Amino acid sequence: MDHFHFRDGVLHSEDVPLSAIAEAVGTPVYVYSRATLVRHAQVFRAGLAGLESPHIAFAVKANPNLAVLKVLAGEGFGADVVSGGELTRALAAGVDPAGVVFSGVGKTHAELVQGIEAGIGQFNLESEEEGYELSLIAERHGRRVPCALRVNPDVDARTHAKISTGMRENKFGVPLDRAAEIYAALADQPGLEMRGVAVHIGSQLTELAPLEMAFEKVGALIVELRQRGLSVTHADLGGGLGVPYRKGDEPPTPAEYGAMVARVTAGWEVRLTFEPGRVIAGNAGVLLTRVVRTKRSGNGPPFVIVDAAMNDLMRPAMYGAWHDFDAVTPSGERTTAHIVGPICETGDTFAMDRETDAMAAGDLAVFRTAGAYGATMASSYNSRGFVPEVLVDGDRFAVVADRIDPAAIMDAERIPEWL
Ligand SMILES: Cc1ncc(COP(=O)(O)O)c(C=O)c1O
Ligand SMILES: N[C@@H](CCCC[NH3+])C(=O)O
Repeated sequence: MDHFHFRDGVLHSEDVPLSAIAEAVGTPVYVYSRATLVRHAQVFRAGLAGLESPHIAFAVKANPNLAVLKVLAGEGFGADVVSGGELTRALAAGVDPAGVVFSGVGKTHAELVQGIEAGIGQFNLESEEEGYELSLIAERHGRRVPCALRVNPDVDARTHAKISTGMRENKFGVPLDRAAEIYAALADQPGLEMRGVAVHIGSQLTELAPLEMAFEKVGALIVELRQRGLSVTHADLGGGLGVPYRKGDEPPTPAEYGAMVARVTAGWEVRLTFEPGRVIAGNAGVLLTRVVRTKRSGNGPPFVIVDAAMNDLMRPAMYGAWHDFDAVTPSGERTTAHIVGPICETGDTFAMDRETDAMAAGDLAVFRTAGAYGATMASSYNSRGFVPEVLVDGDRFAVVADRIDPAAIMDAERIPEWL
């Protein structure tokens, strides 16, 4: 369920017609629904009702907009961050530092210092080497910092190869068969308080079985660690739950996910953390765009050229991802078309041979399920600017990220005087 629906023939976000946003802000523009964010946060939490005080840390990478983070902080969510920039954002949005988990394979010295100084709740260590470095820094700060060891369970998440993270050949975490030995070594470090394990096998998972397999391996590791006399009080089960991108998709629900987790983790006696991203934000946003013109092509379907492009929404070009495409004021006529952006790359194609609403120059349309890994993955390729973001709340809306024009990007460039 989302809060993007037709009313009087016009697609609305909550009580705001998307045409009003296009008029006020221009296109392309990302539009997020506050009510949907809140609903998704509450449904996710309700799915975990069988667990004792789970901690939910929103994966900031999915949508780092400050207003979005503030909405989720208001729902009691912490933040899963993977860079100093994301940490700065989470704190600026009002996330409690104690609720921040810092993941990432390449945290720099400066980022480790930043995390310590902010007093974050947990570092998810992705290597033995990172643990030694963090311990030294923590000692210098006179601190012992809470840590979990991220393990790589070597499980095929059965998702797109580029967003799978839990196979042996992936760069994330430490191999499961060395995890106990590494955990023991890190538990001896004076700057670290090793308190648990973490796992995250990939994103847009449409089956529970790979997650269950990974969690079972984590459960066995916890038993082994305790047998070695090591303390384990926390486990971080990551994110990854998939969302419907296409009408008819039926990924597991948060309730089904939560029931599986409750079953697999029964008896673990740890506090669980979750790092959902897409399932919270994905269907809380659309990319609103305008048709620039249509163009006939040979014998094939026409091209519908929109003013959004791969630099604004990278997922179709990068992963061949499907995003539903709908007119804001559909006439009822349907057609088959290729939906493309203006960028000078063949890859700037949102859909080929897509059955869609018939559209003409000037019409408004949306790419759905664009609230996660949308605006945040944008670039300014072809010297296009950055698309603005709008948050809707009932019958009001606000620009929560300005459009950044190509001229503003150019302002940061210099021609040296010797040129
Ligand atoms: C460590 C970590 N946690 C959480 C997430 C969020 O994943 P998702 O948006 O699929 O829930 C990711 C991204 O895949 C991640 O790498
Ligand atoms: N960017 C990816 C998800 C990556 C998740 C990162 N751990 C996507 O759009 O699907």
